[in-house]
Amino acid sequence: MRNDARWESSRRETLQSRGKATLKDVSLRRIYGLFRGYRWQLGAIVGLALLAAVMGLIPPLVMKEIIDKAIPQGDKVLLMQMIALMVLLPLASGLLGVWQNHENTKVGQGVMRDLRRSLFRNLQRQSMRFFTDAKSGEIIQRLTGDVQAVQNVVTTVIVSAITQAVIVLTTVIIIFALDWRLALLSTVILPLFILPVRKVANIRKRLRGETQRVRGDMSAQLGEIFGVSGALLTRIFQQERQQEKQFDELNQKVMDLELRLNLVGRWYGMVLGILGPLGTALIYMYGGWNVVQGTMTIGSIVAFAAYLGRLYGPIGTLLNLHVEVATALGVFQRIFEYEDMEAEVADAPTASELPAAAGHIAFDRVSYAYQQGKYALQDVSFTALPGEVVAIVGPSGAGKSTLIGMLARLYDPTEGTVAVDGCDVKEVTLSSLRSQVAFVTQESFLFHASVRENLRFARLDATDEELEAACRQAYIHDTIAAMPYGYDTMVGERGHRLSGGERQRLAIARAILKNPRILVLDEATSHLDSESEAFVQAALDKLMLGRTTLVIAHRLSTILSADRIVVLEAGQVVEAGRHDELLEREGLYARLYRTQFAKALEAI
Ligand SMILES: Nc1ncnc2c1ncn2[C@@H]1O[C@H](COP(=O)(O)OP(=O)(O)OP(=O)(O)O)[C@@H](O)[C@H]1O
Repeated sequence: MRNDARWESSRRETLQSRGKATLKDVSLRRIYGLFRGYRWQLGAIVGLALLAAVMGLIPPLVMKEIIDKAIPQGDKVLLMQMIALMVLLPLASGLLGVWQNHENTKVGQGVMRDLRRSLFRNLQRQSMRFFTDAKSGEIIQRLTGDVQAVQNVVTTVIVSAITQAVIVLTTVIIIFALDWRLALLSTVILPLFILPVRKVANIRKRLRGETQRVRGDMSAQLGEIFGVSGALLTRIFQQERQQEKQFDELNQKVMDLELRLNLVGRWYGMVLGILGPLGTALIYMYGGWNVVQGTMTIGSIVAFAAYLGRLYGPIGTLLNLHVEVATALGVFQRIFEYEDMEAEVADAPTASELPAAAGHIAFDRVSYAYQQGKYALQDVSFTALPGEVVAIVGPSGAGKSTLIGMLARLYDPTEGTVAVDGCDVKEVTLSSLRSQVAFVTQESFLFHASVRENLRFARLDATDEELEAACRQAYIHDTIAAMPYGYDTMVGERGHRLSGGERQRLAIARAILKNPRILVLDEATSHLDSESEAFVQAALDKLMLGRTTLVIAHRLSTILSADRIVVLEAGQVVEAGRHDELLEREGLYARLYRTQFAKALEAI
């Protein structure tokens, strides 16, 4: 119970902190809107449904002919004709059914593909803020699990609605034409069908929404636990048991909810199942009475009873569809929530292309708050001239990562401006800005793909020669060449088959391939062995040549050679200048220098 509450509250927090996950519209209209692009297929389905419905009307009439005419009149030819119809009609309607089913599936799967695509696109537009707040497992669950959960509705609802409505309509017409008294009698029980629908729909909607939420929590938990970092943490702190317990609780909850959902559906199905025969009994009672009186033929009653199946069955299905849609509304709500999410960072409508930059960077009174009122950066101003190296130093949590992220608009300032060559970065297109900025961060992520593909991520059209040249410059070519399959060697999800230093040099090779005017570095705090460190440093020195560089400095050599050092504390610039000047001031920099960089100093 405690764990449930924990997951639930963290989920709520996630949504709240994201803030932008506002839901605009979860109406049936919007759901039907998903089918807008499939008008032709839907038209074909309606045509086929009409044809099938008309054909479905014939068998009871055939029976009526056999019972009331062919047999009493001894008309063998008519009998054989009717028998032939009895055999051929199902064949024809079977073929139509296959065709219609194919069209249905095409529409249904198409709608699901569109939904996944639109969610994927919107997720790609989101700023980093969204991803730092969300759990990756939950994102995957919405994109795959939730879309899958509405599959039934999407693939069958529209088609069933059309087919069943056509069947009901044609049947109503024919039964009134056959005998209006019997027809009226058969509609007496219809209100009994409708009564439970609303209640069942509401219960199922609530249960379905809850199930998907628990499934989302489960995916989020699995994503964390079985991610490399989570798995490592679990083992080191021996929390396997505890995690198993948490998982069991969620797992059990999914089972219980699914059982309840199923049971409600079954009860409802049973009620519908009882009502059908009730109607038929009424017809036989009243009809039978009339046959005894000689005012009705037996064939009429048999045909009528057969039509009732075509009336009650489809009405039950139509009502059930309503329940299905209502059930799925909870899931649609979760899907649309992601579809409607506004991107925090996006191209302005008037955004222009940033021309090839010289690399002049200016932060002007920049502030940023992750949460309202809690500033991670406040009033930060500094400049970097083209080709300069500006080192950012400061204690942990001072806002260094937030600051460098602003340059590529990973975050937009809450106040103030960041400008490249005098252009406010908010006024240029994201693509033209980001193509001129490269990041080399502490954690160099590698996809589970070959070394070559990982390198090409920086520039898809890079030739093999260019890849190799970049790797030579980054001092990583020899290591790659010595791997079992050279550049085609697969690296793990996080490149765990490569050492920290090797991963960093691959990241540097990527930056070289991108060849940006502006470079953003977050130097690794973890100590590489001195040989690896020397390689990384040499590779970085080459990379920085001739580019404007903003670097979160952890190395002595970087701060000593920096053109300017910006010292951050609690989100504010407390000092700025060159190493010697700052040291003389005996302020925060001098203190940091002695504590953070002292070891490196001793080593010199
Ligand atoms: N996604 C986030 N949501 C809320 N607060 C955040 C988020 N990311 C960072 N912060 C807060 O913003 C402040 C600055 O964080 P930032 O990561 O920029 O500091 P830093 O100087 O890079 O720290 P470190 O050197 O430890 O990496 C910190 O107080 C941190 O707790």
